Amino acid sequence: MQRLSSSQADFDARLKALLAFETAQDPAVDAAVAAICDDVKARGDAAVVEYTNRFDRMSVADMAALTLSREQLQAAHDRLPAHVREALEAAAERVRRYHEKQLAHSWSYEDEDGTLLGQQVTPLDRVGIYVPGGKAAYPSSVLMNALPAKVAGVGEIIMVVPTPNGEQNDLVLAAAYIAGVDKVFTCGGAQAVAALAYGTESVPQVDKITGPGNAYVAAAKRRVFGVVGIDMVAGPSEILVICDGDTDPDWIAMDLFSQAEHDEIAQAILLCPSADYIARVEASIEKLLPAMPRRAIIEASLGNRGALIEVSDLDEACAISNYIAPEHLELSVAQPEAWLDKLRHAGAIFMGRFTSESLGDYCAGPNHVLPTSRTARFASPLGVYDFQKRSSLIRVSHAGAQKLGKIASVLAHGEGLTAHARAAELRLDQAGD
Ligand SMILES: NC(=O)c1ccc[n+]([C@@H]2O[C@H](COP(=O)([O-])OP(=O)(O)OC[C@H]3O[C@@H](n4cnc5c(N)ncnc54)[C@H](O)[C@@H]3O)[C@@H](O)[C@H]2O)c1
Ligand SMILES: N[C@H](CO)Cc1c[nH]c[nH+]1
Ligand SMILES: [Zn+2]
Repeated sequence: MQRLSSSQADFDARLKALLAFETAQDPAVDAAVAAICDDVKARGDAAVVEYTNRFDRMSVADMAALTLSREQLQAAHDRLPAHVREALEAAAERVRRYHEKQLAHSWSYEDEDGTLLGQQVTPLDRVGIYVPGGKAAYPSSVLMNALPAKVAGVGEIIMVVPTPNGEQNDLVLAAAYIAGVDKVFTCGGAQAVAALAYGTESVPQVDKITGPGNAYVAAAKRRVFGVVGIDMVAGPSEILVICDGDTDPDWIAMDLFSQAEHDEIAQAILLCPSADYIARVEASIEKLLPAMPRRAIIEASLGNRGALIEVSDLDEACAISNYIAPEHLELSVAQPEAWLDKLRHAGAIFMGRFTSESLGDYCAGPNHVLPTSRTARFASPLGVYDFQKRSSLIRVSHAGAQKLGKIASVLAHGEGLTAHARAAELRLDQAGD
């Protein structure tokens, strides 16, 4: 794992190189995804079945073999050991309660002349949620996508999830049951995204696709955007820890592992003003790594894209963190609140030594689908607002038409758009004079 110091002359260049992430824009991935999407658009179910058999090492004959009903989801739910079912239900309850706070409502007001202005808020009719499943199964991602959609009042939720080698995961299916998913297709990658975007004989066309995934999923979402809405183009998981040097180094090492274990290209970074503490975290990493079941992935991720960075003080740590704009920011310091107003860009901020990022992944309540790859500079967590849309409301009164008509007439003539001007002028009281 790289050790860097903000005092190095070439630190800015090194940091930039560390953050560079090209996979989602890899021309080879884009070309492969374009071919898959076009094929699914042209051949529908048959293409989805072929790509699923190829990429997920399966041998199904038709789309029926990739379709799960609510009854099959319920059966998976009922098969779970009670303590597992209870944990899933407890997480779902907390996530639902948090997201209920985000529900936006229609609003309007009236001008003094009786003109009404406002916004009507409506849920989307049908959404597709992508649940990743190539390298790990993610029941928590089912909850994080489906529950905000449910809270928003979305009419129908269609889920896609790959099942490599045909192995279905009961926790994933049970989570879909608990969250109220209507239909599940066990396919993934670009072919699943294309099926949702264009519709096939079996997969209904959706209005928006949400959810994270690998480079193929990200490229496919970018490609179908416009035909359908998307939430964001997600990259690999990231964690940035700012530590004052007083947290148990084993805790910090494990927090870095927790995101590194997602993917060889995940990113885990520590910022700390104490070189001595960084050395202790390094020792913890060496001590703890051999026992980790996903050691190879963690090792690759920390080696490829991880870093332990010595900074001059916590103020500088905040400034560097703002530049990195991480998906997850752990503020493992004595007084986390004191630093909040210095932190402007992060998908989620985990405050204090007891707040491990992993609690947010599963059950704290906030969404774990977050902006990655520096997009927290302009993007927000997945939320109920992603499943609602707004229509402007305008009802102009007779008196309002007199006032607005004159203004619009002047501006329309200024643009040389006479029909616009006349439409406003015809409604003026003196129009016929
Ligand atoms: N942001 C979040 O909330 C969140 C949550 C969970 C996981 N993640 C991230 O999502 C990603 C999940 O990736 P994953 O790979 O495990 O699962 P995935 O479901 O995103 O991708 C698996 C699919 O990729 C396709 N694929 C694989 N190789 C291909 C190839 N050579 N050509 C064409 N298609 C191919 C296959 O169709 C396969 O079904 C990880 O980076 C993980 O960190 C993010
Ligand atoms: N950390 C992931 C988002 O980057 C979400 C997740 C799901 N399960 C475990 N973690
Ligand atoms: Zn995670």
